Amino acid sequence: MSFTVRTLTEDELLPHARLTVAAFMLDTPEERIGRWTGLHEPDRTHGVFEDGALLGAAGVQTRHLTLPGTGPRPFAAVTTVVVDPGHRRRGVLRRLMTEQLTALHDGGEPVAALWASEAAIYGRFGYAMASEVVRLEIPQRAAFRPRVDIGTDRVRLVARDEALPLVKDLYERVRPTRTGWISRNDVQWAYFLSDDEWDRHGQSAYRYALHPDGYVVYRLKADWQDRGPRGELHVREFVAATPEATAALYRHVLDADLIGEIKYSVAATDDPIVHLLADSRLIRRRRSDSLWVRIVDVDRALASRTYSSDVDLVLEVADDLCPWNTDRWRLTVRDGVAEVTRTPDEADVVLDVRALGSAFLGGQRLTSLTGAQLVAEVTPGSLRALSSAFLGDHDPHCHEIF
Ligand SMILES: CC(=O)SCCNC(=O)CCNC(=O)[C@H](O)C(C)(C)COP(=O)(O)OP(=O)(O)OC[C@H]1O[C@@H](n2cnc3c(N)ncnc32)[C@H](O)[C@@H]1OP(=O)(O)O
Repeated sequence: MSFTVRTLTEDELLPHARLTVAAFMLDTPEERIGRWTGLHEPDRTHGVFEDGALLGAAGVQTRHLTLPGTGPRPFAAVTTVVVDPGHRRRGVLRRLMTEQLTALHDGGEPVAALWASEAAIYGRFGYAMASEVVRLEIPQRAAFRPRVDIGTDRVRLVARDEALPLVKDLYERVRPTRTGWISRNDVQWAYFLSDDEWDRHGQSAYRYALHPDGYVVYRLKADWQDRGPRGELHVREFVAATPEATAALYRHVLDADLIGEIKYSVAATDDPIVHLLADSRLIRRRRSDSLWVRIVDVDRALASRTYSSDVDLVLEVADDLCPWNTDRWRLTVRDGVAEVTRTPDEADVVLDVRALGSAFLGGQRLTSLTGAQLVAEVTPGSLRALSSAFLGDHDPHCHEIF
């Protein structure tokens, strides 16, 4: 095969964007495609070419991901992975993934993460599901338990221009504390909250409900039925810095008039609403995968977060695609801080690199991954110790598809 792989030029971002929207079955107007090329970084986007034609590409956005204990840290936000339909299953994606991971190993971020369009694609490249979201559907006016404190601050609806700076400040206030949340620059904010008629799919413009310690952004959809109004309220983003703000903002959306149901498709798996309601079964809940994490460099990645307990163990890691990771590594955690070094010592735990990716954000128990044959214990007791050291204080949560 005569593939050439290189990073793109600025001029090649538009052809890449056209491939992407077509692959995602969208008839996006040309002016809109052009508008969002600013999200992408040509020198971090690898393309595969044949006879000068772009067959496929995969990008990286330079962003920060909040990690357990250490807060926001650089990660490679892998995005817009696409191959021309006429050239699929010829190994283009494999070339892209290989080149991208090699470039990251060569001075890039120690961890990559993505949202997978199909869950069967990325495991073979060493990615693993590290966090999930829950789709919540809650009937209007669902009541709280008695004595829930919603504080005295009012939630007020604010026009977009007034809301945006406040929203950004609040997001920045909460982001460092929530494992899995990611940074946004101005272009990324504009894209995340883009609100042209074309973006609305029959729903209203965004509404911005603000509280001094949080906000909720949502769209409305009217639905008049024989038995009365059954509109929908679709939450785009819910951010709260305090328990009172959480309760007040939930009351705001639950008590909205003319609504049948509140839908929030990217809630955290440990969202407190389940425990706030008097009758938790009023909520319909469906879990699905969100962030898939790939450990690029075992030593740099594992040292970039903190741990909930101290351990001193040897991990034998297998990594088919990134041979630099295949080795025995001593993980020594003191006061939560890790040191990771290659070692000739015998292994305590043997694991696939995917197991480390899955546990990296602190939401997945390594003990559970033995059943999936991704982890095996050699020294009795070592896996339990390792597994509990990896667990975080909260479930990881990533609610932005990038
Ligand atoms: C982070 C993101 O951007 S997610 C978005 C991913 N992109 C899309 O879903 C857009 C539509 N799909 C595509 O563009 C392509 O089908 C891609 C990118 C998913 C795959 O590209 P291809 O060049 O066909 O993949 P390639 O030929 O390199 O296949 C590599 C391996 O992945 C497997 N594979 C590829 N696509 C899929 C899939 N959709 N489901 C399951 N396995 C797949 C292949 O069978 C092959 O397996 P093997 O290594 O065991 O032989």
